[in-house]
Amino acid sequence: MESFTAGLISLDEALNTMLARLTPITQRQRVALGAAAGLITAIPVISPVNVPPFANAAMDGYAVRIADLAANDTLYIAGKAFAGNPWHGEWPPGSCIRIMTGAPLPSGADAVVMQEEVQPQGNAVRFTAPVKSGQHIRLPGEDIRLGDRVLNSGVKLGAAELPLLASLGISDVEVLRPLKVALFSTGDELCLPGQPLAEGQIYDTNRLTVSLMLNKLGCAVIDLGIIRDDPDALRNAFLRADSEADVVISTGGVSVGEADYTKAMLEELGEITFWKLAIKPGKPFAFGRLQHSWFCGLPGNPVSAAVTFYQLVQPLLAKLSGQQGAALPQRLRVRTLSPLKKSAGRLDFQRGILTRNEQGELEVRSTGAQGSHIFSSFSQANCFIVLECQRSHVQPGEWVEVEPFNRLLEG
Ligand SMILES: Nc1nc2c(c(=O)[nH]1)N[C@H]1C(S)=C(S)[C@@H](COP(=O)(O)OP(=O)(O)OC[C@H]3O[C@@H](n4cnc5c(N)ncnc54)[C@H](O)[C@@H]3O)O[C@H]1N2
Ligand code: MOO
Repeated sequence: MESFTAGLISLDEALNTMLARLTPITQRQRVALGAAAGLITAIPVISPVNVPPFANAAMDGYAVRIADLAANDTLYIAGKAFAGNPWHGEWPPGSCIRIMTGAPLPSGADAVVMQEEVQPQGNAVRFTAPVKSGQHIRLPGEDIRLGDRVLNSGVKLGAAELPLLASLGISDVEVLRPLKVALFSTGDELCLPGQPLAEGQIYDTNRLTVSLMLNKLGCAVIDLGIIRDDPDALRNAFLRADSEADVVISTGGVSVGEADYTKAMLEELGEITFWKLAIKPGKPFAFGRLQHSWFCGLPGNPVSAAVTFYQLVQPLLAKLSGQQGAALPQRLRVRTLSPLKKSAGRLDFQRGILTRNEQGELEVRSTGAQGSHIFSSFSQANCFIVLECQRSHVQPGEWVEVEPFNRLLEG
């Protein structure tokens, strides 16, 4: 009899094989900044302006000329400059200009003195602290210079990047078009939430898991619903998905049961690059090529579907979308508070809760039962506890590696 772990490929081998085959999409489009979150820059963005565009005050206080102060430590106030309302009047010797943060610096000013460092004397102020030339002045182009490359191509746009473009007066950006991802669940047992369950039925969890994560990744989702365990229905779903999408994702039917048609259909309509990984959960993950699209077959068990999407489909979509330098998963070594059951042969992604103890040390505990059908183990977790293939049971107090969940699994 074939061993349960014979012929399984490692997660790293699967990722390397998959990523080596993909070529990022190249079609571009121009979108308004407000619609660009999650999309990828198609070309570098060059600044059309200096930021700040003009010299201005970094503090509320007084703009001064050092020469005036050398002659007298008390200067009368000749005018006022506000942000958005500069001072353009005459600036006589022996005077200063009242100035607010962000106001353009009056011509000839050498420094700004913050108001906490002066003594008001009617319509004059006495300068009590030493003043250095250039102090509290924000220079034009100090942040960004006209012509600077502010973003490379291949950058995912988010709340850190888009406001930067807005600050340059840019209103739209050239991006790679979003990936189109078709999705369906398979199984006669699946029922839509809100409908009564017939005998032997369960609610479809996986389609929601996957479509939520796809939305977070900025993909355009083509949801084909639940497909029955029927080869013709499955063939039609595959053909339609392949004609519309860059990537087709199914869940269920990739194992060895008598109604597990997904893999057979992929063999008929395309080619399988690999199937069966040495990871737990997620062993029967399948990757391959259809006529026009890439295919990922996620296992049906809800935790297996979520874990394989996170660990395999997420990097696949990042590469295909044209994103460069996507953040690698962070792994930390911490002590476990819980015993962890583990059988050798597969890399385990157990679900854990990472916390900091009173001594400030990070520690992790298990969310409890770890079966691939126990989705509550996922919803309570904030990290994966990653246990290497060869490792066996782990005792409380032992060191383990954890991978905190990224924003894909946040609310
Ligand atoms: N003889 C063997 N049996 C199984 C093996 C094996 O190697 N030899 N592998 C097991 C592992 S590991 C997994 S994971 C599952 C994967 O099976 P499939 O991908 O074929 O998925 P199904 O059989 O369709 O379903 C498995 C399980 O998940 C439930 N399910 C399916 N889709 C959904 C959904 N959309 N939402 C919620 N739950 C879903 C389904 O009812 C089953 O309980 O195979 C093992 N068996
Ligand atoms: O590979 Mo399965 O996903 O362990 O339950």
